[in-house]
Amino acid sequence: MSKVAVIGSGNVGATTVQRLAELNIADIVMVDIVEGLPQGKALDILQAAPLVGYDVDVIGTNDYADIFDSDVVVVTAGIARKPGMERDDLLATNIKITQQVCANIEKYAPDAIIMTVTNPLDIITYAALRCTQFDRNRVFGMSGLLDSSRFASFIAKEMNCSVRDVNAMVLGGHGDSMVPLPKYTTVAGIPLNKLMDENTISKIVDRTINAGAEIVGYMKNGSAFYAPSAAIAAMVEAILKDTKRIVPASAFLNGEYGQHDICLGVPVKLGRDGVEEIIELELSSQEMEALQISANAVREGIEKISP
Ligand SMILES: NC(=O)c1ccc[n+]([C@@H]2O[C@H](COP(=O)([O-])OP(=O)(O)OC[C@H]3O[C@@H](n4cnc5c(N)ncnc54)[C@H](O)[C@@H]3O)[C@@H](O)[C@H]2O)c1
Ligand SMILES: O=C(O)C[C@H](O)C(=O)O
Repeated sequence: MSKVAVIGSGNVGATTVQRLAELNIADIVMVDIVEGLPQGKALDILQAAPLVGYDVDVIGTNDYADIFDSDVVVVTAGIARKPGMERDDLLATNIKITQQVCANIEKYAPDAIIMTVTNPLDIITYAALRCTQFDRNRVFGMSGLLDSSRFASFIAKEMNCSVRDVNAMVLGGHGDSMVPLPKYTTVAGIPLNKLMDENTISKIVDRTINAGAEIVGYMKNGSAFYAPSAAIAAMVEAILKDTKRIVPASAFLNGEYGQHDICLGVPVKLGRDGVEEIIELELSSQEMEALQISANAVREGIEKISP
């Protein structure tokens, strides 16, 4: 049986554990610094197994040693934003947490694949890569799959069609400068711009970019976790089952898309080795420019954490 560790047992972490248990693909270890929190939630999830029908082990712990032998470690530890905050406002606190978490992953699960979730996502992913010095295929962030799922759900609502027929693509940093790509977004194979006028597409693009903030605005004291955990579980499944799914994720770029020394959302092929390939889409000069603006925003954050 594969093993997945989920660091942070808050909203995203605990929901991710529930979704992973329901996929029935790995034993799961939940870790948090709050005493009793991961233990209680793990027991609760385990006690649903006879009702839901999964048959994996779920344990909660405050001891990082328990993540030994994990195939994948999902990092959700850190604070979430409140109304009025940007994701970048979380950096000062979450960078320290990420460094502690990564030191423990390096110590106890040195062969694991790391999927970061903590915000600001691209900067945290870069920090995790630098901190662990793992190869770039083994450290990447969940972001674009969530953003694409949001884009797809808004398109399906607008068209009053099944969301299953929508295939959406969002590149760039997981922030206000993310780059939804209508050109690479289709409904039953039909390009979006053949189905909607520019004004409607532009409204859906704006709503996608602001989707995280829209939820923070409603929730007042926390951010989204149902869709984020669904994206995380889908990516973990692609890795453990070696499905080679192609999804957007924040990956370290070494010349791809003209970018160097940065983690940024691009389409990647996910398999048992993590990011097995970075897919380079042909972009128009306008799309390239938007990606460059997004990269510049991420780079500003990276400079803040670089010694
Ligand atoms: N990448 C994305 O698309 C995406 C989506 C949703 C949330 N997020 C981010 O994920 C993070 C978590 O969000 P949440 O809603 O679960 O927050 P939360 O406050 O509900 O949970 C965070 C948990 O992390 C724990 N924690 C803090 N330091 C820790 C450490 N050193 N080791 C282990 N656990 C530690 C806390 O005790 C808490 O239980 C936030 O930074 C949020 O912005 C990212
Ligand atoms: O919006 C946030 O702060 C959380 C997450 O990045 C999201 O997009 O839901």
